[in-house]
Amino acid sequence: MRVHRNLVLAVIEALESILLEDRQADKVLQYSLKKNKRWGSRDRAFVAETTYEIVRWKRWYGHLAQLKEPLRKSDIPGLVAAYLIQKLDQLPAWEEFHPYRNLNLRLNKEALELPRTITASIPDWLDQLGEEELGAEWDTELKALNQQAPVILRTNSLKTTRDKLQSALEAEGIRTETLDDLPLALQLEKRTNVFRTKAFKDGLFEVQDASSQMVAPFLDPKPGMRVIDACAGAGGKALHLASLMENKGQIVAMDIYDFKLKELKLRARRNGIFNVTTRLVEGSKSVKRLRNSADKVLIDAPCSGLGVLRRNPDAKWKLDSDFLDRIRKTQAEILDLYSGLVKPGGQLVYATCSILPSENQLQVQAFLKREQGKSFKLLEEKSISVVQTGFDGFYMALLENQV
Ligand SMILES: C[S@@+](CC[C@H](N)C(=O)[O-])C[C@H]1O[C@@H](n2cnc3c(N)ncnc32)[C@H](O)[C@@H]1O
Repeated sequence: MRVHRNLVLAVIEALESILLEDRQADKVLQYSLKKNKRWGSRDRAFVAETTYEIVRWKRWYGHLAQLKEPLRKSDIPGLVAAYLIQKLDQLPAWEEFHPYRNLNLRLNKEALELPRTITASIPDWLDQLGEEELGAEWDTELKALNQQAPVILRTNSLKTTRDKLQSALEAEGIRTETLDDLPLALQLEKRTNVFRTKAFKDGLFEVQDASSQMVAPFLDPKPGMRVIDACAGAGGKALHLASLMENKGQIVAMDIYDFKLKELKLRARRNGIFNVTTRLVEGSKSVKRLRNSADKVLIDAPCSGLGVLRRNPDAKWKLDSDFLDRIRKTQAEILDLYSGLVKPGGQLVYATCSILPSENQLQVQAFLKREQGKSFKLLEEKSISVVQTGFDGFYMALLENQV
């Protein structure tokens, strides 16, 4: 495969934004691909996949290119040089790569005795934390979290069936496979931009990982119920709740960011959903007004995102232990506040896309001991391991208000 200079320069530019200016990888790539409309689908795939792979393996490539942290702008081509040698076995004779020509970038990490922080490309503090919280499991989870995640779709059952969607996509040249135990899911055989398809524009599906597709059924909402999605964001789970409720009853989607709720409304319209109303949270008063009003409450809590590192590998370089402390405190506050919205006899699901017990089961256990949690009983818990399932790491707990 011949490497094109303009594409490699685009990768370098994207990496500068992600690694040095702290921008989010998906947003940076979206911008870069939009700016370069003339690139074909192979070029787009090259830029996106190369950028993600280098972000994922930053520490390993940095080690090969003998770079020192914190990285500077002049170091970024070193990461790219190491990637090109390791993955494509070539290093074009361009000036950006001159400083790296005489380094041995061909080393094989399996054959070297290096610390896991380098071979698994992870910051020291995070590796230590993972080991403390997960013990021996951390090693294998970490390896699995360094793989590329499959693209999984959720059929919008308000508009079509999975079989019909599969045929509609096939007619557009996209082949998919069904997944056991997930009645609405289809996995792409080959990574491709599904947002351009007619099926997507017609609202026949959403892109949603398999683990994430397990959350709304875990809450088990029924048509006609009043359901509150407390941390709705742009609505991944709210849309699924609506389809399980057959568009009947009411879903109140709440979030502290208006731009996310606006996106949710657009997605709801495309999905043909009429039973979702959005409510911007501007303080605890507006939440407390809804006390004891919901049959079911979903708390899809903000978290470290460690379970979804396959999709967002930049998160490992952006997280720090202060952020984790703050997010655990926010999770506890959110549990205390939004649990008050569950009617007597009603149910609550607390979910995260983290694999750390301190954000998951320990958070739920602490809640059950606090005043706000006293009337709740834990009915069921699910921890989804990336190693065991091949899906994103997730946690969900089902609680009932037995007041
Ligand atoms: C994990 S994300 C939700 C993802 C979303 N449920 C989905 O399926 O696409 C967590 C969300 O919680 C929101 N959030 C953070 N603090 C909040 C609070 N105090 N009340 C409500 N939402 C909050 C964040 O803005 C973020 O959108």
